[in-house]
Amino acid sequence: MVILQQGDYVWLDLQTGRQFDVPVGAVVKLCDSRQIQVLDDEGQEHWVSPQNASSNLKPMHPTSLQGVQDMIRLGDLNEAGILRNLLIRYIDRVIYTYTGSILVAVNPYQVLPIYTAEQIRLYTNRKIGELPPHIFAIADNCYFNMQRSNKDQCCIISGESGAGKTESTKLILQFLAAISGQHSWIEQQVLEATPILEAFGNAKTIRNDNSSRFGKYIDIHFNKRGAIEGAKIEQYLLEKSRVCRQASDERNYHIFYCMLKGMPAEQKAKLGLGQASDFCYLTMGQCTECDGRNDLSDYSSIQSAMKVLMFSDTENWEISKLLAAILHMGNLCFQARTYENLDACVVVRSPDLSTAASLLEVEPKDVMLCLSTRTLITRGESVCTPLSMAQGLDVRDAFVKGIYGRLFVWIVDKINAAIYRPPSCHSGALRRSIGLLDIFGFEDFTVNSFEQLCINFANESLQQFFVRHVFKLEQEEYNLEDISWKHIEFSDNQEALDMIAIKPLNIISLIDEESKFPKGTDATMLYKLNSQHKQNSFYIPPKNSYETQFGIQHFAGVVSYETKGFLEKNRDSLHTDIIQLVHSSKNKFIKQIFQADVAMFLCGYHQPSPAPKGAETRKRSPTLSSQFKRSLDLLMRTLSVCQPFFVRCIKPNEHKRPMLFNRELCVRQLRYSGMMETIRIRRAGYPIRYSFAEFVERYRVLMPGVKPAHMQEDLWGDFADRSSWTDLANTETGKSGRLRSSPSLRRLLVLQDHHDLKLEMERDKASQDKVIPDPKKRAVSARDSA
Ligand SMILES: Nc1ncnc2c1ncn2[C@@H]1O[C@H](COP(=O)(O)OP(=O)(O)OP(=O)(O)O)[C@@H](O)[C@H]1O
Repeated sequence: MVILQQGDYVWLDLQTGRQFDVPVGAVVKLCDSRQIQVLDDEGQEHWVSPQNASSNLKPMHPTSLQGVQDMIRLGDLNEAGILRNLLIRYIDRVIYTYTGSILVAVNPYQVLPIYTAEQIRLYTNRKIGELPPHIFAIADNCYFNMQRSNKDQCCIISGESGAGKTESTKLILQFLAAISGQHSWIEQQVLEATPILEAFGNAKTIRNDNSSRFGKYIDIHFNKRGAIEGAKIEQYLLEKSRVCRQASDERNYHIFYCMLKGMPAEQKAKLGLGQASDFCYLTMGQCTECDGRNDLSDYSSIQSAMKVLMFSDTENWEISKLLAAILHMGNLCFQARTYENLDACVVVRSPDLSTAASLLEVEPKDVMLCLSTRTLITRGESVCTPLSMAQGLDVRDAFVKGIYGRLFVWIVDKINAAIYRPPSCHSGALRRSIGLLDIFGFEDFTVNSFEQLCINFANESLQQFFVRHVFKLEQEEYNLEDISWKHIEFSDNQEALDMIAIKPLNIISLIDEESKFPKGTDATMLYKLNSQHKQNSFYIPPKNSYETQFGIQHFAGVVSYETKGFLEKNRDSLHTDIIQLVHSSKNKFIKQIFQADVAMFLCGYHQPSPAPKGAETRKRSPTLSSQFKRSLDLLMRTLSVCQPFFVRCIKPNEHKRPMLFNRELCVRQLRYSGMMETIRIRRAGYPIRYSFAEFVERYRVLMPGVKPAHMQEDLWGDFADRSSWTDLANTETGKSGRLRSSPSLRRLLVLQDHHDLKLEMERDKASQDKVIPDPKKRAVSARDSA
């Protein structure tokens, strides 16, 4: 039975059974023989009957009362403990906390005065833990580790949309530029890459006003003196569909709105541009403005960043022409027709059609034909079939997405051409790098599609990398203390990863194979997935033959994927008619960004025996998943030779508001972050660690006559007789608690499986616990609580 008194802190577990509900911290307000009244951390009052007290209330470990800087030190090392720790720090506007080697960053949604030049100086060349947790401490350690150990470093920044990944990345960049800094031209170029990337790759979404719709890895190169020498940017999976469609209250990519606000009138006139509200592609979310952003001034920042990054005026103009062409394409007007009993369509002649065609430097009639018919090649003969209106619109959108996607890749290449310096023969061996990975976190929406599969596959790979790294650190710690660690078992996500992408006939390869098969459909693909994996415990087959979804048991939970549209998205191909249209264009820039497609088309075109019916560029161009897998493999290889740091960003609420902490939302993110895995690994070994002084403070109450640590001259000597300490502590902490001193007696005592926190806490109380104001009132004997 739990004996409680007014003022005691407890965990209140209402056992709601909700997926993301965990016990909440609470303080006892009233306690008598009939009922116990507690006030929880959310300010809610609850009444608990003494009969239910033992199942609803658990004593709180003293470390959870005021919080700790490193959560691995929490006595209550579980989700509730971690959540409360983050909460009480967040209320004090302390947004950074460690969990072992991870930095947890809770988005404050307000400007905090913690990123000044003074703070940069303060955090320079300090050990982690010397100062309060901070993103600068991570950046500083990356930099000085790189310098000291001459080893490449990387920082993996993850979290869901709006959690603060991009801001964290920018803060690390800011710190690195400041401490390595000579304010060189190349350093300025690296910093100026961000506004360009954000203009073309970020958009307002309901979750984040400046949401990155792509993943990126920025590798910053340093010379042997530690100055920034260059950088290279890798981008992953830009969300192309946004160019044609935006959900309610969302916008297209920033660049469109900036261009319409900021471009001089005479240039706009040449491109046939007016304002955002004139264009279908910019108004689908009924939102053309974004609070807190200034499209006009952003346009001039983008222009000057482009200059710094060596975009010529001609290139800049060509980019604007393509952006304008996209907008006019979005305004094309289609009409449905029937042609020999077949659904058909026509593109109506309009100013938008002629402007789009003139910007793309193609004939308007060719655009009309391309978007309303399709050429199939059968045994050397080409046959033209009509497209229905829906198909015509799809082809138009696919073309536009194709242009934007390739334009984005070209822009990243252009930036890299300015900031990347290949290592020279003599400096090559001495060059070191810090890589910053700002990548989409694990996703589980109401409807998940092919993109979520790719994103979650990337997260499985990163989780695997993370778990192995944490486990390695644990091993190193035990080796240092001469403690045998062989019995520690941990589970990683290898099996799930094998099924998704590693073993033969894995999910990705089956999807890919079906995408290349001309008669493949989403249904035949699902059938093959089922046949191959239905016995796998990580695969959840559809419940019946009508269902079009399958599920995967990911490390962060089960996600079910809607297969409709999978193959189309994976093929990511354009009709040959579109490629032919590009080929016929006089616009050198569009031909350049479609260079690879045109080359493949020409190669197919000149083949001696013509391709079979339905031949398309897709037969030869790599699928999205194969491209993604290749770049992910490359990324994982790069990361594996770096010393990693991890930043987990947490979004405390969905309203972009300061000082609002949604518990369930945070628990969900903690689970997805893989942080619990660190804790599981730590728990599988020796989770609780004390320095000798801390140990004496904590347990001296058990040994009459032992003075407080600070009053002992020879703590080390005192431990010479450590067997009596350990015996005593083992008895007192119960059978399940095994206390081990490290044989080397270096610095730690390690407790394994220390379950009996209750008893320990009561001992603490008996020994004038500092947290509780009136020790007399609170003394509880061990016998009473047994
Ligand atoms: N450290 C911080 N201090 C102040 N505000 C912040 C901080 N981190 C994030 N924010 C706020 O939160 C917003 C969202 O952050 P950010 O764009 O970095 O999220 P993200 O995780 O990169 O999201 P996405 O995946 O959608 O790109 C920022 O625009 C900013 O307003």
